[in-house]
Amino acid sequence: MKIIRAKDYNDMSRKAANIISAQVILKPDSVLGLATGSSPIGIYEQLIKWYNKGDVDFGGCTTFNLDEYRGLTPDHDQSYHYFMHKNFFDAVNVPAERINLPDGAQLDAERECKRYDAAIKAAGGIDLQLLGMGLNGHIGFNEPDEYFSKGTHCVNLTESTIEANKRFFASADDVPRQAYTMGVQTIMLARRIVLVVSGENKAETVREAFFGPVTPQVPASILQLHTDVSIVADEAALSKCGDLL
Ligand SMILES: O=P(O)(O)OC[C@H]1O[C@](O)(CO)[C@@H](O)[C@@H]1O
Repeated sequence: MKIIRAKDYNDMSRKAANIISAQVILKPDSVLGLATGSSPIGIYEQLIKWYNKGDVDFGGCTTFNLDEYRGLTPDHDQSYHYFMHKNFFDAVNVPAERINLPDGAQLDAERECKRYDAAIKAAGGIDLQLLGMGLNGHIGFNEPDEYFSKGTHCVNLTESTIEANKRFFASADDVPRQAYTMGVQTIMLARRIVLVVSGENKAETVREAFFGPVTPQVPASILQLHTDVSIVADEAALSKCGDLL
């Protein structure tokens, strides 16, 4: 596990964007695993700038997003489809037919999860998976649990995640209660992983996840066992790890 220290959110975003663009430059047909939430927005902004300058080209890439709310159609302004188009896809040249997200409008969970796993497999697996981390250590929507999940599955969101995400909805009641998410095994099968984390509110979780025991109660802790993972964290997120670094 490599910990890359960043000064602040912008520095974190630039450092992580560097890793992603190097991946795409060296392997133009990369399969990228992408994430939503506030953590990766700065990365997408940076990648768009480099794309506009002609420094990086996504025309050969295939993408798979981690998760999507069950019950939201792609055009819903809080769906992760909408988020990804607004913050990244509309500004770069990933071919539309190679953009993949779980389909929140497909309410048959078993069918949708099987379809998504098969699509990832058919693409040859994920070369580089970008991750954020929730306040409770969740990755994708894999919430603290008794065991680590495997493939794509449907989850009930925890109260803390609903609370954290309500800022994007009119009220907490409007936050969907379920989501489709890649499983922890799907994430661990990615050949490289880059996790970005920013802010003091996640400092305690950073300490637990990356310096504590590997436990499904802190889903991100399993990344300690991956052979090629970079944690790009800003000073505030690392503020409770001073004695460990
Ligand atoms: O980056 P944020 O907004 O803190 O969210 C952290 C994590 O939570 C999620 O948004 C899901 O709640 C993930 O997609 C993300 O990685």
